[in-house]
Amino acid sequence: MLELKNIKKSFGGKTILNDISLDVQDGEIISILGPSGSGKTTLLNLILGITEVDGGKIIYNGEDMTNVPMEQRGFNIVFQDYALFPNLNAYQNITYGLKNKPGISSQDEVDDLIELLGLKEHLDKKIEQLSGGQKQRVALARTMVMKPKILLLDEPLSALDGVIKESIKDRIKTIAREYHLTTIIVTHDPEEALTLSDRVLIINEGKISQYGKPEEIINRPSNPFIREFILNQLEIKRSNIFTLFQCEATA
Ligand SMILES: Nc1ncnc2c1ncn2[C@@H]1O[C@H](COP(=O)(O)OP(=O)(O)OP(=O)(O)O)[C@@H](O)[C@H]1O
Repeated sequence: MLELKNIKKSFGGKTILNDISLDVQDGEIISILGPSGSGKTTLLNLILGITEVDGGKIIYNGEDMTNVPMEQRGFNIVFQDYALFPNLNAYQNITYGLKNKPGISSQDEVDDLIELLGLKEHLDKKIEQLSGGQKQRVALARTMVMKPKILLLDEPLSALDGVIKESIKDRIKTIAREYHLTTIIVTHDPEEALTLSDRVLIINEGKISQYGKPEEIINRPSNPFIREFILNQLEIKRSNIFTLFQCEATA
């Protein structure tokens, strides 16, 4: 279990995160949702260890990780832009990390992941020859072969369109379930958060606005911000589509 206790972070005297406390159970998929600039990526970076907390504690399975360097935490991230090596092919990208830590995944395990992520026919391709969804899957495989204790994903679906988005969403869910992998995802899209996660963490103005199961957030929004910001966005999406059909029908 991952526990955040009273996490605080400021940049240049401005409080970004103030007193964030929560737990994430093993194998859970959590989405961090909030407006632009609300500190979602900052929270992910604090968990990863790339950014230091100003106050509070990060505990993993009872062990205080707050001052443990990033490399020793054993958490791993897929960045928003995938950060793949353009001079290597897909397979070399996937297995890159194993050079320094051989044996962390067996050949069978690497093959299983490649199969699970549907990458078999793309292994020899250069990164520039891959579509956005394929790059995303290579980035996911590259992170997964290192067997992270926690998988962190920063806006994993934002660059993908409808059908591919749904397929990657399914793969993320399958991986989290099959590997019983704790997965924490940053997103600004309420629909994504509510359909992908076991629990959704909504942050606003540096604080936790609500942390709960999707059905709790939809049926029992705990404050006006959730109702107005999150649920309104979903409503607007629905009414945009509805209006579009109405216009087409009357045209
Ligand atoms: N290294 C940094 N130095 C100074 N300010 C920073 C730094 N990193 C983030 N910030 C500021 O902290 C705030 C939160 O940024 P963060 O990237 O965590 O927000 P976010 O919720 O992920 O936003 P978005 O949805 O737009 O990506 C922003 O105002 C940002 O400008």
